[in-house]
Amino acid sequence: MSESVAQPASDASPDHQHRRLRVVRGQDGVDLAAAQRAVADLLTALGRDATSEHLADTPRRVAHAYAELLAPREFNLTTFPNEEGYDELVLARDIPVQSLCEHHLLPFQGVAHVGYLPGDRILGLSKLARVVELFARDLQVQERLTKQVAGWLQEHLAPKGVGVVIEAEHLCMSMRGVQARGSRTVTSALQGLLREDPRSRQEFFALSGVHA
Ligand SMILES: Nc1nc2c(ncn2[C@@H]2O[C@H](COP(=O)(O)OP(=O)(O)OP(=O)(O)O)[C@@H](O)[C@H]2O)c(=O)[nH]1
Ligand SMILES: [Zn+2]
Repeated sequence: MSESVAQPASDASPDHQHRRLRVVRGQDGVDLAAAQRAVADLLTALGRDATSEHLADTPRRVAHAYAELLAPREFNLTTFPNEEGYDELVLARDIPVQSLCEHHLLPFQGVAHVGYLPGDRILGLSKLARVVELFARDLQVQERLTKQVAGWLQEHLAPKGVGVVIEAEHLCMSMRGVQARGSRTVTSALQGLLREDPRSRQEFFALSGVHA
């Protein structure tokens, strides 16, 4: 992943002392032409006529679809000084999560609840969902995705604590294999006070709607 720092905000009045970090993750080595050839080979291997009118353009579509699913959108990580000394939890509930399981290349999807206890700075609210997408648009396992979101926020925001819960249904578990339709997997990652302080931890899970 590569990151670059954007221009500082031009409005330097105290109310607008925000800082921005441009967060960029490209398609990390996606070779579209090779992917297209591989999809054509897969169709042939599956006994399909990859040259038929219906399938002729499918390799191109699939290659582009995977490239898109593996490339999170760029965003500015905008933070503001915590001038009011806000010291309670900030929690964004029910952030949609869509990712691809690295074992079967099938989607898993659900919601994330992401919260933090502010330190010196607070975060633009939309950025919690942006960070989820940053790691979800990858080949993933849910546990790693959960930890990456928490670790990244801890590193870049330096809050007093951070917590992430993800609840997701894996199509590899519901459409095929065990076919446990409707089963959702819940994972969590906590850092700082949300991990160490029982009251904060309990409050985070309560606000997330998870009974711990
Ligand atoms: N821990 C974890 N496992 C996952 C995740 N996504 C998929 N899996 C599991 O990865 C495992 C891969 O196991 P294998 O036995 O190699 O694959 P399989 O033969 O297709 O297994 P079945 O799904 O049981 O048919 C399966 O149990 C999947 O349910 C995830 O995010 N986290
Ligand atoms: Zn899977």
